[in-house]
Amino acid sequence: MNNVGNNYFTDDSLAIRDIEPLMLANTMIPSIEAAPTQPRRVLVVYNPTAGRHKRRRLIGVAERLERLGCAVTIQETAKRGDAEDFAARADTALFDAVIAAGGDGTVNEVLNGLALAGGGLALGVLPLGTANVLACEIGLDPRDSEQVARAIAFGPARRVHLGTANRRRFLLMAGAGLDAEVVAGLNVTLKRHAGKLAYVVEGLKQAVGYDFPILTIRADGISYEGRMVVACKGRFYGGPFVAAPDANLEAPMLEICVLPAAGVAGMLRYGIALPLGKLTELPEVQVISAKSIIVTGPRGAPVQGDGDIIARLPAEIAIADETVNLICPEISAAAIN
Ligand SMILES: Nc1ncnc2c1ncn2[C@@H]1O[C@H](COP(=O)(O)OP(=O)(O)OP(=O)(O)O)[C@@H](O)[C@H]1O
Repeated sequence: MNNVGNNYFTDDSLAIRDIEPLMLANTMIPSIEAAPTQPRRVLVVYNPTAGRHKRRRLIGVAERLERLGCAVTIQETAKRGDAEDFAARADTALFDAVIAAGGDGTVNEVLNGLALAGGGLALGVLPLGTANVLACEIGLDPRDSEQVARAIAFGPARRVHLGTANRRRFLLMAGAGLDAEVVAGLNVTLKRHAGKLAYVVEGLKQAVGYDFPILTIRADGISYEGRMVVACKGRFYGGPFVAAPDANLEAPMLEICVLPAAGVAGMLRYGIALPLGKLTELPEVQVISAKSIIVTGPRGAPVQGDGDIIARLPAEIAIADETVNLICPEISAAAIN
């Protein structure tokens, strides 16, 4: 399958390198909130379309992992859905963790695969994407390959609660309204060339032609109305911007931001408040804590989750039954609380 001129990569079947054969899976699963005593055995699921020119960074981290004593296998995706499939089929007797090497969309696929498989393996991230919101959330610097490798090899795994949007799971956030329309309309080629700027271009384009339909959000028997809604599991949004200061990956709770303004002026107002960390301080913005909401609006309108379209309206966005053990760098104990 892969042809990158190095020996980490597998063929379609999982050909495993350097695995300690007699080690039982559950003896190696890191205990929650504790670092493992042995370097992890990791399946790295690599999305070659994430970010720009990131293969060198992947190899750099893989080499460091080997130096730290990790058994490393890399599986490269060929299409959307592969990452989920690889994670779902990862052998718990051979690996301790599945590492999503890509952006937040790749993380989303991997966690859906792990949840499908019923747990047992920890989730790690090797951030190679465009926005890398999860990396911001847990205090991982995508450019610091040494920190990334150390976290994957020895970082503590923390039990985080997932969200669902019409049964599809997400880790960071799910939203409807303009942001989901922007994700749905994003020009993938432009994103590959221009990175985050592609979101700005698409956002302006959409805001001009969009009719900002009213969305109704029902939470705990109360109805709210807005033009955009984002249900946050994590604090960050769109990169290093804090949208929901009270959100916590480890809490079984969603922080729901309801944005009522319509039109380009309203979106510019929110677009300026977000990087200043002031979005939830705007007087018209409502923030609700809830375990579950129902969002209604134009039937079939997109719902984004972790930066990809994962559902359509009407949607139930809720805390999932499952949790996942998320590998974090040491500093994230403070960062994600
Ligand atoms: N081999 C592949 N070919 C095409 N698409 C893929 C492939 N592997 C994964 N994908 C899809 O690529 C999409 C984008 O990936 P991802 O979100 O990881 O990168 P990104 O968009 O650059 O990063 P971020 O979400 O952090 O901005 C995901 O929806 C994923 O399903």
